[in-house]
Amino acid sequence: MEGVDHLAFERNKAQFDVDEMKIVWAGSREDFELSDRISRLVASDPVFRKDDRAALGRKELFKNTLRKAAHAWKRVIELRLSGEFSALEPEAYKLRAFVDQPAFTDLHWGMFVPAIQGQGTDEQQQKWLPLAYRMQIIGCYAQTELGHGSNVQGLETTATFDPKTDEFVIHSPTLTSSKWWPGGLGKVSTHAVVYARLIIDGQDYGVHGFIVQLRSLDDHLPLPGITIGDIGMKFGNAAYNTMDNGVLTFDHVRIPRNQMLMRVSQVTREGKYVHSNVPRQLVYGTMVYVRQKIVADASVALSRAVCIATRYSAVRRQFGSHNGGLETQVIDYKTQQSRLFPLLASAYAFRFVGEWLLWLYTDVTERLKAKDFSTLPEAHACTAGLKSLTTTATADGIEECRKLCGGHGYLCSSGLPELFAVYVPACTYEGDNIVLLLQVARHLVKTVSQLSTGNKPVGTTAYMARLEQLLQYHSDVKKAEDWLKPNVVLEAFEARAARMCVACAQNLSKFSNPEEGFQELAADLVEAAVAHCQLIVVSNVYALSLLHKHLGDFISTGCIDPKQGSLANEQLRNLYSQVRPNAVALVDAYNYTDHYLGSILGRYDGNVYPKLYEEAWKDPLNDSIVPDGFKEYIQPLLKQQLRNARL
Ligand SMILES: CCCCCCCCCCCCCCCC(=O)SCCNC(=O)CCNC(=O)[C@H](O)C(C)(C)COP(=O)(O)OP(=O)(O)OC[C@H]1O[C@@H](n2cnc3c(N)ncnc32)[C@H](O)[C@@H]1OP(=O)(O)O
Ligand SMILES: Cc1cc2nc3c(=O)[nH]c(=O)nc-3n(C[C@H](O)[C@H](O)[C@H](O)COP(=O)(O)OP(=O)(O)OC[C@H]3O[C@@H](n4cnc5c(N)ncnc54)[C@H](O)[C@@H]3O)c2cc1C
Repeated sequence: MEGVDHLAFERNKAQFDVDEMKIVWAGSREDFELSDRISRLVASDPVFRKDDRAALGRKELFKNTLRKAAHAWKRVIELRLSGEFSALEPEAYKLRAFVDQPAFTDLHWGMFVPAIQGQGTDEQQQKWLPLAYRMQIIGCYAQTELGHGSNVQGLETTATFDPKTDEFVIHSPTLTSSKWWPGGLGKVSTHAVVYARLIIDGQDYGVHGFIVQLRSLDDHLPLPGITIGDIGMKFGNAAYNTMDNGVLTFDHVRIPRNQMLMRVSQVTREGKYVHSNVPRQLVYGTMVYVRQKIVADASVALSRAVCIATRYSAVRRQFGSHNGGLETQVIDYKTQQSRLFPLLASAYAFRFVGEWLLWLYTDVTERLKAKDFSTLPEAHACTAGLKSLTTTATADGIEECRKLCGGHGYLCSSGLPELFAVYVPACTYEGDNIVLLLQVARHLVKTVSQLSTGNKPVGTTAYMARLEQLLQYHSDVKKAEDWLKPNVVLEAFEARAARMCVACAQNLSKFSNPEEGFQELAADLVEAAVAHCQLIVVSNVYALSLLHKHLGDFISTGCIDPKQGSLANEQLRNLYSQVRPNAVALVDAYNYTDHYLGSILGRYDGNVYPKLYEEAWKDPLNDSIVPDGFKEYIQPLLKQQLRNARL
């Protein structure tokens, strides 16, 4: 029934104030009001409609994306959402989020602009940023090649300095050096930050960033020497196919010398290479920025899936009817709770760790401005590790939510297949998740090895300073309630991470060649890195479900014994019972509109069945009662069977 809240009985069970929780989730009252206003604005604008997306072909889908991006930009300007012409302001960023359709603009604002901001000199910023802010040029981030993505130092594109003309010659010497994947490149970008090996006088100075114009600003045709196209359909139907991930090759394309991004190092008019007094790793700075953004976005994607699965689990009933009464809501099954509630807790935990990481990133940025580079390794390890941890858990979590919704979860109208397809590349882009965990492992091993030299570990590795104590530790949990004490949980996680790191460091020391040891022990190192990253995120339900999942680690490192493991599980069951009456209210606190959720199963009013039924009839296949192709392919078959039957 329209207008009836089928989930009201669930909402009445809540033991906390949902409106207050909405503010906690949003970050502040101001943020809540902004999100609320902008999500409604997007939901009520017909251009931002998205329920027809799954049925569109690639070309229509792409054109629809261009239309939405242009309309969003118009709205930003008309409503003066940002006060000035920049989509980096929170209002514009939220508008993009609620439009919920990946587009070239993500790479323009999310990577091209930050690359110039982070790696360009003041002069370069003054020249390029105003053009980019007004979108008079549209840029992308062209780093990955056909042959190399993870191994950035292995890129093959060259930028050779020509002292005669004071230019760089950008060239793709091999097929594998073709740029491959950059979003926005395929059909839209007029410019790119291209990563290429700097060659001066035959000497290779490694990978640097260059601003290269790709297309004419008049007719959008590629400039001479440039070949560009889209790399083709990707996983899922609509999903990430709204994006024109592209291929690009250069045939001796010339750019002025001042288009090399020169904040980190410079090439003079005479062709002299000069390295500034800043760490070379700043060339990787844009990736640190985007990884932090990706962590912040993980809680959004996971919370959407959890919201759908929680509401639907309260609506869906199977088995358990007595005397013709109602069947059991599937959310009341303990197995459903043990799969769903840890994800609900993870979404909240990721929301808070995202806030913390933003603080860390802001802090390191301020320090960099003041030429303090001391916290850069920690910022790199945290952004890389948490990007890996949260995107893996979110991608797995979305898929679990699909299964939690049974058969109907497999329908596009559940919103879950598309959410999964659009999200899952986050495990690969901006650094493959395993490659990133290996970066964390290097940081941890380095930290352990420096302990003997008296180096005091700081930031998220500070617990290593208590190594002796952590190596002696054995949990003193005696009853299930003991697991509710935050310190008890935290110490168990610290001891587990510390012991796994120390074990790796000890095993590494047995190798005469450390690099060989690192390769050999990579799988253990990745597990130690995961243990460390989980420690950063721990909080109650989330932590105990992790402890249960990784019980083997905790027992084998001697941090807890099997009895204490069972007590943790018992406590977890108690916590699930406490979450149960609050579950629907906890997902209401995300304050998502039905437009944004894009899911019939997750509708706010829980009116699932009539709407699912209605939606089915909208499928283009139901436009005609007898399908196209009947006469050619079905009728002859039927007639033939009839003939055979007569024989
Ligand atoms: C409206 C607006 C919308 C906006 C919306 C925003 C969202 C936006 C959506 C995006 C949507 C998807 C967009 C995908 C876009 C791509 O995917 S872009 C391509 C991303 N590519 C990658 O992430 C490649 C992954 N690979 C790497 O990062 C590096 O090559 C590796 C793996 C770190 C290896 O680096 P390496 O230099 O070969 O080797 P290594 O010896 O390990 O490192 C050297 C030193 O540098 C350090 N280091 C390495 N990396 C870093 C770093 N990043 N920082 C600092 N130090 C570092 C190491 O710790 C090491 O330090 P020391 O031990 O020597 O002290
Ligand atoms: C949707 C999408 C959008 C993208 N957008 C952009 C963009 O805008 N700009 C851009 O420049 N790039 C972009 N990329 C490229 C992306 O950054 C790379 O794909 C990513 O960094 C992974 O690199 P790769 O493809 O080379 O994977 P590979 O490194 O080839 O990974 C293959 C396998 O090898 C393993 N592996 C690799 N190295 C190691 C190692 N040292 N130790 C152990 N295992 C290892 C990996 O774990 C993985 O299992 C995008 C990619 C996708 C999917």
